[in-house]
Amino acid sequence: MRVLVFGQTGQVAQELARRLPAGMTAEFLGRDRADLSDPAACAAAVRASHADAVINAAAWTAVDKAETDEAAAHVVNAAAPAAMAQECAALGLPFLHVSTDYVFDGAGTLAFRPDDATDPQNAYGRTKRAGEVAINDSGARALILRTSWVVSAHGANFVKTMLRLGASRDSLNVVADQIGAPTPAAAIADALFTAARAMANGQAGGVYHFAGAPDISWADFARAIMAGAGLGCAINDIPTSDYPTPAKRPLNSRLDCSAFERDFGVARPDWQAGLSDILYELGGAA
Ligand SMILES: NC(=O)C1=CN([C@@H]2O[C@H](COP(=O)(O)OP(=O)(O)OC[C@H]3O[C@@H](n4cnc5c(N)ncnc54)[C@H](OP(=O)(O)O)[C@@H]3O)[C@@H](O)[C@H]2O)C=CC1
Ligand SMILES: Cc1cn([C@H]2C[C@H](O)[C@@H](COP(=O)(O)OP(=O)(O)O[C@H]3O[C@@H](C)C(=O)[C@@H](O)[C@H]3O)O2)c(=O)[nH]c1=O
Repeated sequence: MRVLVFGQTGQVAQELARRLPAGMTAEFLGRDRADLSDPAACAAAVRASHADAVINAAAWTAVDKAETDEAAAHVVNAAAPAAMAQECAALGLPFLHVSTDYVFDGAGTLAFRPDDATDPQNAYGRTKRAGEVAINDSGARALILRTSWVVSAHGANFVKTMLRLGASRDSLNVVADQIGAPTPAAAIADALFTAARAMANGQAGGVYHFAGAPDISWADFARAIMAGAGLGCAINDIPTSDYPTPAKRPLNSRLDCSAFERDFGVARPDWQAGLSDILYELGGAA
């Protein structure tokens, strides 16, 4: 089975490259070969690929920067995936796309289900939701996999930020009222491959949630990172109001992942094991 992947340098794309299952080959398109600012070029890349399935692992993920450049983020996160999905529909190829907890408003304390109403609170979330809608409208047999708080040993993420700051500070203030689930990029890659294979064998797509377990606050996650890395940096719990950012973040990012486990047989990954692997890979484990 041959898979075309948009993305090469990102967290999920790098784990897809490292975790390619036996019997699958993959072609990875970095920005140099497929710039998502050019949706027509993305469609042409799908057309030229002769792939059995297409995975989009590239996105505008700079949440705060999207606030001041929403139009450009929209092209990358909505228009380009729409073009990919339309081409997949024309060719009859399964299309797999990664989306985010930030499509929800973050109200309440219950885990969001895939068919719950969306109401993004920031520009990044709006562009990602627009991508979901366009993919659904494309007619492609598509899987939209919403995940949250992606972490890995590469790229930019909360684990690496905490390690960097924790190495030079005695204490850090971290928000304790935003609850969600860290998700190892490696587990997302495995989940995407499982779904790609199932869809190539005829299984339907849909909107699904897939995030690590258990749910936790950013502050408690920061404490787990410091402890795992053997850093003495203390974490002070603060409310979101004490950590102003250009983009508003949802307070409740819990995702109900039961449908993905039911339909694709993949359970929520244990982020604590994933964190240990990441710290080991970075050479920072205690
Ligand atoms: N990171 C997170 O916490 C979360 C991510 N997601 C979603 O998961 C998916 C994967 O995210 P993740 O692996 O963390 O992403 P990263 O932030 O690690 O990387 C983003 C990737 O997208 C590429 N990219 C950005 N703009 C363009 C462009 N114009 N043309 C081509 N490539 C581009 C980047 O390439 P380059 O290096 O050239 O800039 C990079 O490879 C995305 O859909 C994201 O929305 C969902 C929830 C949480
Ligand atoms: C660095 C730092 C962050 N924070 C807060 C800010 C924010 O609310 C939270 C996490 O910070 P980040 O900058 O990693 O958050 P952010 O970039 O918003 O992370 C999001 O990225 C996008 C792509 C997604 O799709 C989401 O699932 C989510 O992972 O921690 C502190 O409270 N103290 C700190 O010292």
